[in-house]
Amino acid sequence: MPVELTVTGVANGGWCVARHDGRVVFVRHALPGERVLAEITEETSRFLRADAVEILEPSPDRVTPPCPFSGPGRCGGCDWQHASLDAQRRMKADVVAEQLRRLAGIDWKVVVEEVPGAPDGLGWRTRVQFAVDRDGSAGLRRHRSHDVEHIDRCLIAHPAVEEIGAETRDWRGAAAVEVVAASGGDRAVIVEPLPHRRAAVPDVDASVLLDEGRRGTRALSGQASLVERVGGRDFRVTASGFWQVHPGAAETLLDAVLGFGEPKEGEWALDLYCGAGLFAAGLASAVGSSGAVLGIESEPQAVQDARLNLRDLPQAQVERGRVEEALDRLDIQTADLVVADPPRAGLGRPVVDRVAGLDASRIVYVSCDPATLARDISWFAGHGYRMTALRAFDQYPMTHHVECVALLVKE
Ligand SMILES: C[S@@+](CC[C@H](N)C(=O)[O-])C[C@H]1O[C@@H](n2cnc3c(N)ncnc32)[C@H](O)[C@@H]1O
Repeated sequence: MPVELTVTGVANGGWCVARHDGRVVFVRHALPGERVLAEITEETSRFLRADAVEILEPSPDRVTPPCPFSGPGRCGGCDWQHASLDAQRRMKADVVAEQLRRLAGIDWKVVVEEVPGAPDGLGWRTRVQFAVDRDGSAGLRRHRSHDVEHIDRCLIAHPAVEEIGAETRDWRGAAAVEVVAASGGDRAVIVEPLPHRRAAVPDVDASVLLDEGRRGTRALSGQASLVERVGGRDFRVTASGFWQVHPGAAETLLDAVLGFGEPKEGEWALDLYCGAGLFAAGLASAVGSSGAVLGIESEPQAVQDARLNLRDLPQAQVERGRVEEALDRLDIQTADLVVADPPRAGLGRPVVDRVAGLDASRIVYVSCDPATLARDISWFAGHGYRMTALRAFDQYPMTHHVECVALLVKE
């Protein structure tokens, strides 16, 4: 039985907020200011989750979703197809501001900036993971479900991903398929076979890799790595490894990191969670041969990539390890500048305490989760670091995700 809700605001994770019978309702497919009829999809003692199924009073920010596969019970890949791009950015700004206020006690006017390369918010995703059904057809997962939504194309996927036509191929024997398109023009298809099954190798205009679980990926045809181009520099990136998925993101983030960090000739800088060495390369060029940069990264393939990508910059070194242990193992006691770009879980208390102890004058924190960013900023504040600048980027249009770069300065 649908319930009537008045939607009051937006919450982290692609949800709007309403109240029903004294409980908070996290509601999808709605917008702040709307009155909607909603189906309850989950109930706990503290809150409800719901899908808006009928809009009684629409917001002026509502648009017809460009994608026909979005909506209640359908594809879970996007959260905000029904909102104008401007409204999506305002909602993301509200979420970042709310996390900073609630978790770090900071009042900040947040502006979410467009990332060049996808003016309509479509056609940007250069890495798409498709789930494969029992009958071998690929689609995308429904929201909070293992069910597969069959689609004929994904509108947020980059055209070079869509050219592979993953949605119409026969993937019998596979559990999942990932298609990656690099800015250098290379493409890869990574096939994850079902347990004890042989997945068919598709005839595609791309490298084909087999995902061998903990043993990593193995190239069945073509190259196992791709070339990404940023500001005239080529980066080799293992196809299954981390690289920003929006074509304008790597350059935008590199500019933001260098703009905030202002690395100077002769300085000693750390690039924590360095991936294939994107920020380390920019830092190394700036500190020059009289300075030094150390990248720390846990994924062996990414470490190999980063070492290769930085081979013309001998002032940059890369160490393999988890940041949690590597700083101690390498006896790192100081730094002039620290750049940290951790996964969604953020740095966590022990790493915050350890990094703060290096006494760097600037810490540039790159984050894809405003909640863990705000939490870590509050811990840094306990060590005398204050956030003095923040940029937020709409790096994942149509979804709730937002990328932030924060500058923390030692008081
Ligand atoms: C968000 S990515 C950032 C990569 C790089 N800065 C870039 O922009 O391309 C995070 C990276 O941290 C690595 N990583 C995850 N956990 C780690 C840990 N505990 N210690 C070191 N690296 C880790 C991942 O393998 C990944 O390459």
